[in-house]
This record gives sequence, structure tokens and C-alpha cells, in this order.
Amino acid sequence: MECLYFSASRCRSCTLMTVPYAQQLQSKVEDCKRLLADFPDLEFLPAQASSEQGFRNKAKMVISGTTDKPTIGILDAEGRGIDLRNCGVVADQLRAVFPLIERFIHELKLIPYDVPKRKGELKHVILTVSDTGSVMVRWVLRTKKHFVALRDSLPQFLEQLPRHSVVSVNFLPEHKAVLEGEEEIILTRRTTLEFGLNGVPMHLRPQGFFQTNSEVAAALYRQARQWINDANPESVWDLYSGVGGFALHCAAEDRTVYGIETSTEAVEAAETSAKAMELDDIHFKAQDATEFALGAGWAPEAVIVNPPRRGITADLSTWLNGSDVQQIIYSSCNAKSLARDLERLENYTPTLARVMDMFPQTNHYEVIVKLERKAA
Ligand SMILES: C[S@@+](CC[C@H](N)C(=O)[O-])C[C@H]1O[C@@H](n2cnc3c(N)ncnc32)[C@H](O)[C@@H]1O
Repeated sequence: MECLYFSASRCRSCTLMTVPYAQQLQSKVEDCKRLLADFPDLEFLPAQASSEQGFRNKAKMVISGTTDKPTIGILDAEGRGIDLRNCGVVADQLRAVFPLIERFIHELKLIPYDVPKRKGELKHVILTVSDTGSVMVRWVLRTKKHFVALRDSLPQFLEQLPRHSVVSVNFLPEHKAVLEGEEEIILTRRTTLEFGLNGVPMHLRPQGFFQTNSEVAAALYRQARQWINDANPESVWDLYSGVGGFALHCAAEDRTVYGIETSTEAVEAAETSAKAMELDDIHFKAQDATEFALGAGWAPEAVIVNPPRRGITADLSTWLNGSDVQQIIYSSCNAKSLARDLERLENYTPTLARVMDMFPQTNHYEVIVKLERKAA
């Protein structure tokens, strides 16, 4: 893919930008095979490719420059803004929102935050687009100074956005290299962005986690659903369930499903989906995954885990080894911690793996692995 920002050295985030896509995919599969080389029975299914461009459903943009001439993009090493509004990996529907952001910065006289001087108000805009085309816009402000202006202009702003869009304001008062603060005020009546991956309604709240590549996320959930349905377990736990993507895809008649996740907001979002799908034997709980497993007093037939980059805890691996769980599906965005965890899961044989290219143009990838319990 051609990127003028990359060739002009204005942005180097996409480290593989000059590598042909087929080669990128092949080297990710090779990297994954190398990291999982200690599991000789592991068969790799063909990798799931992604679109090369416009695949990111989320854009996290730093606002800098001035009210008259804001930059929407990143900061250079000195903390000055670099405009990246034509970034090719961001979804077209999000790029279409940038001119509107600029217009509202002008019209409402919003003052971009100046990092070196530690002055100004508007720090970032964080945008997400759902697969149905609705958009979530989050304005990240230093203080409440511009809040009323943003709130009062909401009707005009919403008029320019796709239907069912969500708008919020987040406050990040500290001078910190983070993207957002804890306090968030949702301005729209609608509080969640609705996705419909594979026809399954999923809801994202402003501070929640959602896979950043909708096309590949849909393929990931289909893969997990297929493996679960092949084994047809009566009970499934989805640990680290987020807004419930795996759990909701694997729900079926005569199957009990639990989704366990620490974020209460994500759990509420998952419950909204379950209600909309009229599923009764699916249960979401806000709890630490290891704590839940160790304290449950029973084990399901199958467990899905999709932890953050650090992987699952040693205690959870130990518990799984000693349980009656017959099948584990492990979806990981870090094959190194995955390799460590598969080693610890000594009572299971990893049998199938599939690289899912969630993050094209970078070295990162998701991989999903199926494990079967070894015969006693
Ligand atoms: C990689 S995301 C996966 C989310 C979800 N499975 C999906 O497909 O979108 C990891 C999730 O684990 C949650 N999490 C982090 N630590 C946790 C813990 N100790 N116990 C349970 N969930 C946790 C995070 O809030 C996040 O939603």
C-alpha cells in the first residue's frame, strides 16, 4: 500500500507499510509457527487476511495547532501536531468525519491543547465506526471550559453524522501521555454504538473495548462459533468476554453460556445484546476471570479465553489443568504470552491454529487456537 505520510517520514506507525501484503501475512504465520514450534501436533489453518486499507474502525487523533488551523493526527518528537486526516488504514466513514471536526473547532472556537506549553483545551478526538455505519465521536478535553459549547451544538453536530451516532465528552485534566481520562459524559440519548457482526447485535460504550478491525473480528467470532458448534458442548465460559462477542456467537439452544469480564460497562452492554437476542441461558458477570473460575464450584465443557496481551494467569492455567473442561479456545493478540500459557496448559493438546490478521501494516496479529483435553 502507498502512504505519503510514511514515505515523507511524517508517520511511521505502520511499520510494514512498504512490505507487500501477501508477504506480511506469510511472515506473521511464520512468526506464529516459530513461537508455537514446541507443539508439533498443531495444524495451522489458512490465515484470515484483512482488507489492506480502511480496516481500522477506530481513529485516535491528537488535536493540535490552532483554532483556525488545527491538526488532526499525531505529535512529533517536539510535541507539535502532524496532520494525518487522510490516513489510509482508517475507515473511509471516519475520514469523512474529520472535516466536520475541523468545522466545529472553528465554529465553537475550541482551543487545541499545546503539549509543550501545557496550555489549551481540546486534546484528542476518538472516533469509532460500527459495521452498520454509525459513528461514535468522543471529544477529550482538559477542563469543562468548552463543555457547554459542545453540548449546546449537539443538534447541529448530530445532523451531520450518520444515523444512530453517539457523542460524548471525556475529561483528561492531567498532563499525561494517555489518551483519555476517567470522567465521561455522554451527550446523546443513545449511549452505545451498535455493531451487527454476523447478525449478532453488540453494543460499545465510549470507554469500552472493541476489536479494531470489524471484518476480521467477524471472522474470528465465526471461527470460534464453528469450533464450539463442532464439539457441541452443553456449557461454555467466555473468560475476558468484553462486550460478549464470543459468548453471544456461541449461544445455542440447550447450552448454558457465561461471560466473565471485569468492566461493569462491558457486562451491561453484553446483557443488552443478550436481551435483544432473546437468549435466556446466557449470563454475564463483572468479575476477575481467575477468581470466577476458582470460585465457581463447577466446570463447563468448553472455555474460551481472550485475555489482554499479558495472557491468562498461572492460577487459571492450573485450575484448567485440574478441571473437567474438555475443550479450550484461546484467542490471543500476543503469541509470546500464548506460547507460555500453552506450555502451562500441560493437560491439553493444541490441535488447530489460525492467524487472524487484525492489524495489517504492522507486525501484530491475533491468533486463535483450539485445545483438546488429553486422555487421562
Ligand atoms: C482482548 S479484550 C477481549 C474482549 C472480548 N473477548 C472481545 O472479543 O472483544 C480483553 C478483555 O479482558 C478484560 N479483562 C482484563 N483483565 C481482566 C480480568 N482479570 N478478568 C476478566 N476480564 C479482564 C478487559 O476489560 C477486556 O475487555
